[in-house]
Amino acid sequence: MIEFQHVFKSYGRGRNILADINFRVEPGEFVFVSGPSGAGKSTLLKLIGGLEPPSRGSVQVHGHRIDKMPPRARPYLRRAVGVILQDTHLLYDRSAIANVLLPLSVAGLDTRQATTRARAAMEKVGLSGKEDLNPVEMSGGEQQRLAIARAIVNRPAILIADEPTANLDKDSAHRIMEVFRDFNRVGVTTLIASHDLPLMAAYANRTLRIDAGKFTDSQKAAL
Ligand SMILES: Nc1ncnc2c1ncn2[C@@H]1O[C@H](COP(=O)(O)OP(=O)(O)OP(=O)(O)O)[C@@H](O)[C@H]1O
Repeated sequence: MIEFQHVFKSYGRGRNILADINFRVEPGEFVFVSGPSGAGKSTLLKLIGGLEPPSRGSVQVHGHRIDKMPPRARPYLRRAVGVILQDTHLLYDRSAIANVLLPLSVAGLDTRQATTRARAAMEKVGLSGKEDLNPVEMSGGEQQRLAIARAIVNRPAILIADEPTANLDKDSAHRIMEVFRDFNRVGVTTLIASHDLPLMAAYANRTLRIDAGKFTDSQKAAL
């Protein structure tokens, strides 16, 4: 469960990017975060992922109060929340599977167990057989799927993704969204920030919209 209560966020002494935001996302929801460029979509996702603290208010994620969490406790949250940022932050000095293995280095698994988990994560996103490629040898869509594999290898309860289909053609974008839909169908709470309204309308059943400080929460009408 994710719950924001009276959340404000500014960077340094700057203006409030988020002001008095209140919402609750139940386990298993598929939520689209929309709004114009600079409205605060990435900021909202970063608060959920524990990558930024709120300036004021309570942010609760998977039983943890982010606003009360000391930085050293944040790695625990990383296991509950899989994060896919706008820049995938893949490492190009190593193979695809080595990128997926990275989050497992703190999970206390032996090499064989970790490799089995990483291969399974790559299989789930349709990248079997590409384990030994360097990410530079992969297409944009494949790199996005690799970033998703890295985010799900710890089996998080929540997945957040920032513009995961930006710069992709329509078919690749749908393939990425189908990967998210498959995870969502097995119960993973999914939040995706995107500018692509028609694409999101096809997958998400709820929209959180931020626009010039105004926040709206709308449920897709039941069919
Ligand atoms: N680390 C930071 N320090 C200072 N200001 C920041 C920081 N991160 C974001 N901002 C500012 O906060 C505002 C919201 O940014 P954010 O990235 O959350 O918007 P967004 O809706 O995701 O935009 P886009 O669709 O362009 O990615 C912007 O004005 C941005 O300049």
